[in-house]
Amino acid sequence: MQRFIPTLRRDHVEEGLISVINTLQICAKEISHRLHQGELAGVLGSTLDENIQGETQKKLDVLANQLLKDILLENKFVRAVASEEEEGIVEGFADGKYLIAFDPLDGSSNIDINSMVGTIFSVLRAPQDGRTGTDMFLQPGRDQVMAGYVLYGPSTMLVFTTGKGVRVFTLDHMVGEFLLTDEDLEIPTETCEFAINMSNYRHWQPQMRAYIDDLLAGDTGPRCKNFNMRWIAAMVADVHRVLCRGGLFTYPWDSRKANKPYKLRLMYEGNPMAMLVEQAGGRAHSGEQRIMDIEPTDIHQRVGVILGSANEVETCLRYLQQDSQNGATDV
Ligand SMILES: O=P(O)(O)OC[C@H]1O[C@](O)(COP(=O)(O)O)[C@@H](O)[C@@H]1O
Ligand SMILES: [Mg+2]
Ligand SMILES: [Mg+2]
Repeated sequence: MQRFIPTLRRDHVEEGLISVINTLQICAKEISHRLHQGELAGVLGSTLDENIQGETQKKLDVLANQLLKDILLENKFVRAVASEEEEGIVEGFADGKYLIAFDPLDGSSNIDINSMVGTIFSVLRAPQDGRTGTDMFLQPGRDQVMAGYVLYGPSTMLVFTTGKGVRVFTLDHMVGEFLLTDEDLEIPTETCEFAINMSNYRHWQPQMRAYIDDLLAGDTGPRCKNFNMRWIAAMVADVHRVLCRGGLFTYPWDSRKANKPYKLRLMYEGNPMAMLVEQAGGRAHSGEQRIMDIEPTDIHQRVGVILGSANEVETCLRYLQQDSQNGATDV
């Protein structure tokens, strides 16, 4: 089985980017090791702090964030990093070529129940137009040069794209290396599976409720087929399932908090997952536009997410559009 550096060379990935991916896989092994030690390493539970998003930080959120920062910032190709857990960006080498945005630990609420979590990352080129600081990161997702995640599950998997398909590597703990286990993931265009946090049903827009109602009506409803539902409460694990066997994943607009209508973050979750999904032949939409075409205005901005099997995303968007004709949504 192939190691990841020969795979990247075969894909003609530039040397600087190979170096960044190599650094990311070192971080992944380190985080994976701590996670698998669990309570033995004293890494479970919460800290007394909140992150920039106003959410309670788990000890592992802090540890994973620190590890990624420390290790990435030693790589001379890294210009700066932005993290879900940090208020501002952290600068690296002034002549570094790449910017790395990451969600160090996705699915934090799963940590204490020994369930799946992951690390999500997105790599952009450092702009050469004089922009500095946070502004450097304000680039649309279509400009990502690499996106991926590490899934810490029964096995640890590294899944990424450099724009030439989606490659999957599995960590062989015996040799301590990630080995290529899937060359080219492809999402089936049709699906009978969806993922949404149903407990928010009453907070969604009526057109999203109508879409889900019709999925639930199964073969007795207008869709004329039965749908299954899955929700792991870690986007990284839900999207991994969608990449492996298709499905529709959504975290849509909801009215729970007037100043926070979306939950997922564009730079750390929306964009990298959108690039992976599109590279695997699926679609990724915010409900208003293609996620990767959004021009970001803030590194911590949030976004609606509807992604997965192309035909099902299309169907979901048609439901949202129905209301736009009445002036509510613009798809
Ligand atoms: O708790 P909920 O509302 O089901 O939300 C689960 C969602 O929250 C998230 O866990 C947020 O990620 P973090 O753990 O990085 O904050 C997503 O991964 C996931 O899709
Ligand atoms: Mg997350
Ligand atoms: Mg997180």
